[in-house]
Amino acid sequence: MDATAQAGHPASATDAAPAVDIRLEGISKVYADGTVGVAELDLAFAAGELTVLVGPSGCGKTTTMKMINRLIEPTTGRILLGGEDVTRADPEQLRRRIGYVIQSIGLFPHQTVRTNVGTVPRLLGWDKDRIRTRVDELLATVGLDPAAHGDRYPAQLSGGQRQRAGVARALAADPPVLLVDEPFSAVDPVVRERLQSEFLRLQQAVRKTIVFVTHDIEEAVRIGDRIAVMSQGGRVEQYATPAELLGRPANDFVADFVGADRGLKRLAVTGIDPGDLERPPVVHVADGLADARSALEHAGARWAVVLDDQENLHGWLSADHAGGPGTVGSVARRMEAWVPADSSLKAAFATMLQHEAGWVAVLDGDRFLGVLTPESLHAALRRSVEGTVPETAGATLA
Ligand SMILES: Nc1ncnc2c1ncn2[C@@H]1O[C@H](COP(=O)(O)OP(=O)(O)OP(=O)(O)O)[C@@H](O)[C@H]1O
Repeated sequence: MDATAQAGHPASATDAAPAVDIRLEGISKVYADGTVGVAELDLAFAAGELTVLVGPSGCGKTTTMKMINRLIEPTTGRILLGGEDVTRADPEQLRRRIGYVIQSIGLFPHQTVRTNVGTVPRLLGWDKDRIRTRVDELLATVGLDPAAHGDRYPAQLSGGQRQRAGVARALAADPPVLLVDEPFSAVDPVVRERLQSEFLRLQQAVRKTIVFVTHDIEEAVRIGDRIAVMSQGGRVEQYATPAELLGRPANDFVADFVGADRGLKRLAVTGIDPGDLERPPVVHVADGLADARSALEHAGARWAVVLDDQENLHGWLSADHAGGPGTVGSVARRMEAWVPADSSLKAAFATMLQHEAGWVAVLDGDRFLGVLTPESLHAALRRSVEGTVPETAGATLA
């Protein structure tokens, strides 16, 4: 949902609800048979952040999440929404302020996509035109064509399209809070990754307070601002950003859960810091080759970066070609291996491998900032554990 769509529709102006924080205080759930689903849990979810609850099967993730909208009534404790105690609020009213996305139940099968998405606005008594406008706006936002998909039934959509319709339905009344339960578990890995990216983009636009349950640590580090790793009984073993979790697991349980390949996973959540870049010799397109050669010899380097007269990246020059008359521009090679400065280390590494390059240039727009080599990449990763490297999208949505 983009801001212009909201602003351009006065009837929606009042429902652009600001995100609120959620606090669970001493919350427990003891089921009728005596099973302790969650015991004495204190957990806060920051306003506008995407928090992931992750942990092995049966650890209490779903119980925790469903206590927030009181689909499961807590046995003890308090739930605060934006500071307001909603532990005993009317559950129906409460749920209109809390969007809910689930994989299994999802959409009403005998209603069209439009009717499904308009469910909560109808309950809230919006007039028909306002609902129609809002629903079509939301369908477009989640990547469904209202004309093509709006009048279909859920069974006539693909799994990914159904999921998008589910997200649109949850967002329809612009609730400040969104609960999301394993939404992408039924789709194949490729679609799953695409839906995760779309979901992240959507969150960047809407900035809801999202509680997201998954058992998949890859998904958690990819999309979470913060992650709570839980063990049996809803015990929080660590509550941290993806980079902290992967870089400094609090104990053996977390280390096991995040996996032995956590160093690799960390590549995806660690951004490039300008301080990590190496600065090889730089020559310019118009320079004479003799000058370029002496610059290379002076630096003791085998290659140089070639910039144009605007200081933008042009390519690179090998010492083997820096001989004879002519200019650098006549023998410089194009530089295919480059990434934007806001990329993750993983993207930089993938680009290096894709082009079988020994280094990758880092650009801010067209401006050349420096290069990453396997050595500097490794150093950057090590430094990220010390918490000095900014994190990328998944970790810094807030
Ligand atoms: N209605 C119920 N009656 C009794 N025990 C229950 C009930 N619902 C859940 N439990 C138990 O509470 C514990 C936590 O369950 P919960 O569904 O919250 O776990 P989860 O972490 O979401 O698991 P999964 O990843 O498998 O969905 C489990 O031991 C489960 O068996």
